[in-house]
Order: sequence, then structure tokens, then C-alpha cells
Amino acid sequence: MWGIAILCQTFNQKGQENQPVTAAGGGNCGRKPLVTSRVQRFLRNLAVQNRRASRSDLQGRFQEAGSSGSVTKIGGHVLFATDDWFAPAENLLKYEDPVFKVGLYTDYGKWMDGWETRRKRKPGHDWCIIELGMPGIIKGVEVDTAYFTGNYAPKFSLQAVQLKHDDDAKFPSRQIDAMGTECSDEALALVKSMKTENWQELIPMTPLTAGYINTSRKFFKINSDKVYSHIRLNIFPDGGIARLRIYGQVLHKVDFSIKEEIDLVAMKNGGVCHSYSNAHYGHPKNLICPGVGKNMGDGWETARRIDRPPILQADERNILQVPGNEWAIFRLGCIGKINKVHIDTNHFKGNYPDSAKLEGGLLKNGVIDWKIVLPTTKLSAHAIHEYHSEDMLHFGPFSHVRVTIMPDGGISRLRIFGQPIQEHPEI
Ligand SMILES: NC(=O)NC(NC(N)=O)C(=O)[O-]
Repeated sequence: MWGIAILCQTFNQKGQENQPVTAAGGGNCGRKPLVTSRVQRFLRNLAVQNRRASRSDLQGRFQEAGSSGSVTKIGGHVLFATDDWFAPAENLLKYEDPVFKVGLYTDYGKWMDGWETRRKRKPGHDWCIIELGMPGIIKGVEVDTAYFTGNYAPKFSLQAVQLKHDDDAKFPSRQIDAMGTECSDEALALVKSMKTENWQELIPMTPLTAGYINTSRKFFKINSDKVYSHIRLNIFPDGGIARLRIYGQVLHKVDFSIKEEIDLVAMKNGGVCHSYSNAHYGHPKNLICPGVGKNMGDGWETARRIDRPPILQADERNILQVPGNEWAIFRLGCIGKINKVHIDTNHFKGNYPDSAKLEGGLLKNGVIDWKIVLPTTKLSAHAIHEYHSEDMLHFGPFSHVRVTIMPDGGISRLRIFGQPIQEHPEI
């Protein structure tokens, strides 16, 4: 399971939750009228209430928040937020854990690593819409209020929707404004077209707690088999949340009529990390994320396989090395035959594995009979290792692959290129 990132909620002037409205409008001002007069009033109020920040100020604040270098994994992004005064909603999606910077203030207030809106002096509440990186079945949600102590959002709720293909036109990239999303006419039209009666409540209005260490993260199990493409996070009435993580299963239908090679294990093609031996510094699900790994944290990195009490001398380490290797198993997006493999040790320079082995297997009656695809092969630092059919002992068809790294270390990406053959017959 992996993060498929987030979406938005009911706008309600009376501060009540879960009131469906026919259109969702946003906190910009001086723009095209929105759908309801209620929304128009809301926008006008904002315009009067607030000064407008200059674009360069906002740019600086946004970058200061570290968003430019952050990893949002599989492409979830914020479409809209009612207010971004203290800290922009994009921070919710940052892959890195939240941090606190003592004494760092911006022109807007204390710098915070999360989404933080102003203290509301009007009825209503804040909300934002996030498009998931990929449509999928949501299984779990994590809300983290880390470091928001006197300013955390007291309550939140979460809604989700699967937008029809027609509605799913891309929003233009969001122009952050302290007062909220600065919408283009196209974006406004899209917000307007999001039929809020179709939004389903995944988590009802729920209290949050202050973001002290070890108590800031709250997990919610979601029992739904529906596919969603967008979520809507509501905070009541205002305040800050550091991170929002949406976990679930990416929905992907492989087109078997196209005879082209695909990356069978890629998350975007339905690949899933099934199990692993160790994920001390980085989870193996990172191996199947899109794009190039941003840093070591965006790869799979195990702990050193050494159990060395401090009294031991360096030359005694070998005796205590934990026997065995580290491994991770992936379920391919569909059953397929392998043509080419990439093992990328990008960023792993002093800690790349000595060698790696790749096996493939077909799940039958709950059992996998593993066959060697790539025998144990030496790796090198910070490089893409490409293997072709002449390097392989078996090609499949396989439903799963197992990569073993010896004895430990880190790799950044695993690509299993091949021909899709058929859907998995069993879950
Ligand atoms: N010290 C604060 O954090 N104050 C305010 N928030 C920020 N970020 O400045 C507030 O009122 O919530």
C-alpha cells in the first residue's frame, strides 16, 4: 500500500459540517463570480478582510517552506485552497517528515511546515482540494499535526469523489496566494463543475490534538472499495495540519491490446510492494515510484546487517554479522514476460549493495515457485544497471518479482520492462 495523495469539502457559512453544496468555490477575490451568492459573499468578505501579498513575497515564502525540493511521490497535487496565509497547502503532500525551525518568521507569521490558515473572524471553515496522484481505492488516511500546538486545526473531515473523465480536465498550475488559490477562469469553471452531491464522506468531523512529538499522527482505516480521484480536506474552523497521507491501491487497467513493452512493476501500472525484510531508512515501495529518485530518502535503504555491541573491537564485527540478505517482493501490475531490467543505485554511493539477485514467480494456488531471472550480480555506486534478455535465465510469465540485495544497503529504482500477458487471476 502506498500514498496516493489527497481532495476537498463542503463550504458552509454556518460552520456546520457535511452540508452538501452544489458547487465548491474558493477563497480568491476580484475574480469571476462563483456559482452561489453565498460563495460570492464569502469571496467579497475575504477581499475586504485581507491585504493581498505581492507575488515575489509569496514566492519566497513558498520556497522557504522547502516545497520546491519536496517529493510528493506519485504526483498528488493541490488544486485549490481557501486560505494559505501562514503556510501553503502544498506542504501537506511533502514526502519528508515535518520539521520545526525555531525563530524563523516570515512576513506572514511563524514559518510552519504544513498547511496553516488564518484565525477566522467570520463564519465558515477552511478546506482544500487535492487530486490524487492516481485514482485508487483508499484504504487508510494519516493526519499529522506535528509542531502545530497552539495553532492546530481543532477538527477535520475528509471527503472523496471520482470525477468523470470530462470533469477531470487539468487545473492550471496553482498560483499560491496568501489568501488562497488564485483561480484562473478555467479553474473556477472546474471547481463549479465538481458536483458536490457526488462527494462521499470518508471521515466525518473528527477532533485532532496538538502536534507534540509521538502524539501528532492519527491513522484512520477506510472501509470502502470505491475508486476515488480527488479528496477534499476540511478543517474546522481553521488552523494547521502538517501532513496528510492517503494510502491505498492504485487503480490501473492494463490495455492488453497494445503490444508495447511497459514497466510491469511500476506503481503507475498497478505494481505493489507486497513484503520486504527491512526498510529502516527507506521503504521498498519507493523503488516503483515514477521518475528518478530525488535523494537517498526516495529509495529503499536497509539498516546495516551488523549487531555490534559497543565493547567489541572492529575486527570482531564479522562474527556478529547477521546472516542472510535483504529482500523485497513486488506484485506486478499484471502477469507479464520480462525483457529488460533496470536496477538503479542513484544516490547510494557509500552504501550501495555489494550485489543483487532478481527472481520471478507465478502465483498459483497461493504458492509462488521462484525462478532466477538475474543471478547474483555485482552492483556499483550511483548508477543504472541495465540487463537484457541475454543476461536472464528465466523470463516468465510472472505475477511477482523478488529482488534480493546482498548483504544490505540501498537502491533507488527497480524497473521491470516487459510484455503484459493477462490480468492476475487471483487477488
Ligand atoms: N505563533 C504562531 O504560530 N501564531 C500563528 N501562526 C503562525 N504560523 O504564525 C497563529 O496565530 O496561529
